[in-house]
Amino acid sequence: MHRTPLIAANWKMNGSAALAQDMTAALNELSQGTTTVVVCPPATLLTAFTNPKTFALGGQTLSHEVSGAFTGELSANLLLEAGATYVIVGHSERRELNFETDALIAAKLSRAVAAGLTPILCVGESLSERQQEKTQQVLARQLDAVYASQPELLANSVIAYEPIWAIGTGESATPEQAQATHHFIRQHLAKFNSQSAVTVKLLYGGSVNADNCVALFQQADIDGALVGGASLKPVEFAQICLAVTKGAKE
Ligand SMILES: O=C[C@H](O)COP(=O)(O)O
Repeated sequence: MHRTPLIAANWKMNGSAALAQDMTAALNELSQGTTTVVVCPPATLLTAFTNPKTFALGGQTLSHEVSGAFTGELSANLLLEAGATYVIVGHSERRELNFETDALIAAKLSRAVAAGLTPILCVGESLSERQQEKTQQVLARQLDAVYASQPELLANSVIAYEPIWAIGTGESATPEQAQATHHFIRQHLAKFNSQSAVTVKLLYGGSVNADNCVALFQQADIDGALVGGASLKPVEFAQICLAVTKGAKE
């Protein structure tokens, strides 16, 4: 099964209008069509990408509400109007620092899909959960919560496996560890819908860089990456986008 690779940049609370211009210049050099590239800057910078020819834009979170008195929140429609077509949902930093629950994440996913945004759903275990051999249990809980809320949401999402212990640490999961977990996720999704388990894109996230990405992209169930730190460096991020194209699997 050929799945078009997808590389997403998560700038988190970093970047500037100048970086948006530099990133645009670096990515517009890439040829179109072989890989989907998505840049998720802080929402205030979405409109600073004035000429994105080869890539799409995404938000980093959204409200589960449509509109109203929710100070500081961003609706799906506001993201769309600013140019986003994707949105990250359930990043571990939002789960931990903003106390986002599985139920809230499912509601946000539902709102994103209803509005026409493609969600990038983040799942992943902490170091202690991995050490206690609870990785599969945690992932199953995170996926099951979405399925229970609305069965078709997962089929309409991109799923990013981000082990929390690998985020921003410089310690990526090994390609074998990542592949084993991606395989588990695909098998778990097959219990819900065998067709969408084959077609859904699974990204790896956690200390991905230009050096370690090739071996990750060679793994059968890894369809791309959600990149944090290295996505703030236009040349390196473009290299990662090129590497996934070269490693494209049949
Ligand atoms: O969303 C991106 C991830 O949190 C990965 O961040 P990182 O590449 O800096 O480890």
